[in-house]
Amino acid sequence: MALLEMSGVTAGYGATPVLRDVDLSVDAGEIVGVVGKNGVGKTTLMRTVMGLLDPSSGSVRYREEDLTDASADERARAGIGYIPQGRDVFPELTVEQNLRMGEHVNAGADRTRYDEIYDLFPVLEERASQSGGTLSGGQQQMLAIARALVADPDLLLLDEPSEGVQPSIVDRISEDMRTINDELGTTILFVEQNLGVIRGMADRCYAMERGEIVDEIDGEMLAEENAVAEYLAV
Ligand SMILES: Nc1ncnc2c1ncn2[C@@H]1O[C@H](COP(=O)(O)OP(=O)(O)OP(=O)(O)O)[C@@H](O)[C@H]1O
Repeated sequence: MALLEMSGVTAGYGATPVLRDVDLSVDAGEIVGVVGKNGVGKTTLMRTVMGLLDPSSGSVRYREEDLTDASADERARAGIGYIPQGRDVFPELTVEQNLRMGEHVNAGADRTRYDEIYDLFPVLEERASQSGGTLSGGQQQMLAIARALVADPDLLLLDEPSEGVQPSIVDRISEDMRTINDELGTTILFVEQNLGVIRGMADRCYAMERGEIVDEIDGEMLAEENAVAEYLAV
């Protein structure tokens, strides 16, 4: 059964559509990537799934329920978590205060939830009282992921997690997301341009060009570097 299903979605800013007739589905437990060059509409796709942008046609269904007209807040409460590109960590707030922001969706978040998160990302516990802005790019990405996990989402939307992260620790992101998927059972839909992260993380991918899904790349094809690289090359 599909957890998330987009059918015929067209959406954009003003009169010109950015996404055109997008069909996409993600099953519970999967890690699905969306790949494509700069400006093809990947962020627009994520914003549309989260309800930050209204489609002009088509539908977004989650757990077989039509959420096309639901607000972002309603979608968050239905179990969708969103980590935007650039992460939106509050630089002046401490790591712990940043994490607590995740509680507006999950007022019931208790100590166990934080223990689970600190087990996954021990560095966040070590730096709990440090301000978010003092963390490295990779640690800020962990913080943004952890903040989304406080709300206990079933589906995580992750926009270019490798951006602004040092190459030496980019691989950690794929490993962490795989662990979250395995241990917490979280389904993940992510967009990325880093070939290593895509191949290290995704079970399968959709490729986008000019706002359209132009290809589906299954697990076997992902093993072939060129199958993905052709959608990323300049
Ligand atoms: N707020 C906005 N208003 C108008 N046009 C926008 C807005 N945001 C994005 N666009 C346009 O929509 C198109 C798709 O942008 P989008 O950010 O979704 O692409 P992307 O694939 O995520 O790119 P990148 O990898 O650079 O983030 C681009 O042509 C962009 O200029």
